[in-house]
Amino acid sequence: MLRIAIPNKGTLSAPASQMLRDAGYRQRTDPKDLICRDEANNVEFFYLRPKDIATYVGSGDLDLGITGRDLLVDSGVPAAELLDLNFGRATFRWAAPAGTLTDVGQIGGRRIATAYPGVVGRYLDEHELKADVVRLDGAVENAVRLGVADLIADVVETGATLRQAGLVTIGEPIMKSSAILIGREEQAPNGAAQLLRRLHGVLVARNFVMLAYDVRADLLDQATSLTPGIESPTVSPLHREGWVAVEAMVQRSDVHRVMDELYELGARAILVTDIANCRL
Ligand SMILES: Nc1ncnc2c1ncn2[C@@H]1O[C@H](COP(=O)(O)OP(=O)(O)OP(=O)(O)O)[C@@H](O)[C@H]1O
Ligand SMILES: O=P(O)(O)OC[C@H]1O[C@H](OP(=O)(O)OP(=O)(O)O)[C@H](O)[C@@H]1O
Ligand SMILES: [Mg+2]
Repeated sequence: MLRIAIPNKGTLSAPASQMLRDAGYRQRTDPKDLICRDEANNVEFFYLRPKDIATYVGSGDLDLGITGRDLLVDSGVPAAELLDLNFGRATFRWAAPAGTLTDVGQIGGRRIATAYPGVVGRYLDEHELKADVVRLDGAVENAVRLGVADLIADVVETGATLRQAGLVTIGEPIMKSSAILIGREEQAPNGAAQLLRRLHGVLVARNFVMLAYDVRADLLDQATSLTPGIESPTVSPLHREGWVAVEAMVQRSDVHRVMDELYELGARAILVTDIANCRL
């Protein structure tokens, strides 16, 4: 049975469970449950603290896990990133009170508060900087005001928490993070390929829509250059002489522009449908 670690709480927990549900897996119904067996798919889910997930996967006690890229790096565990799951996007950044530090070069010798000492330590080593890392569990933005640090390194999503604390970011993000599927570097466990295919199917279904339209046959080349699809668009004859029906997958973020351009070209009966799931 494939054994998979997923976040039991926090930002990544609900979207991770939703993604697995969308991929056809059984998930816990009670948020307090710590294990859920999906007999039909031969998978067992273990609900764990996202910070601990890389440890379980790296040691081989669990086969796969869903965690944040920043948490994987922080753990220092040499597990492999198998798939970017495209949720839980955030940056990990330096921040200090406005008007104090302005450049990353100034962090050497300062006190840095963070809940991610692994990420900070790695950055300092790589840049040959020495600083005093103050390890906190959360609410790190308060650390400067309370006098325990000169700057912080923390997760920034909207930036609202930083603004509220009177902090401004310094320099470029230390890293960009999102939820990822992790596994061991050496060998893929039995059943992992199927899970990856299913999750990939969910990602594609979320990112693409199916676009169908009718167009005059002499405009087909121009129309299909707007909708090339992933492999190739499907073109079918229409009862109406000189017209064809086209179907193609289109990036969800692009679909309104593409529909406008198709209409301008003369395409009609332009219909968009969601893709529930797919295997490409
Ligand atoms: N707004 C956000 N706040 C915190 N973490 C976020 C946010 N957006 C994405 N993430 C990602 O979620 C992961 C952190 O999740 P974790 O559960 O450890 O903290 P949390 O969501 O802040 O929960 P809590 O602090 O209540 O335990 C990291 O990978 C982080 O990059
Ligand atoms: O950029 P924003 O959209 O404001 O989000 C980022 C903030 O949210 C998280 O805090 P959380 O609420 O999880 O509290 P914590 O510090 O106790 O983890 C994170 O640690 C930042 O503080
Ligand atoms: Mg938090």
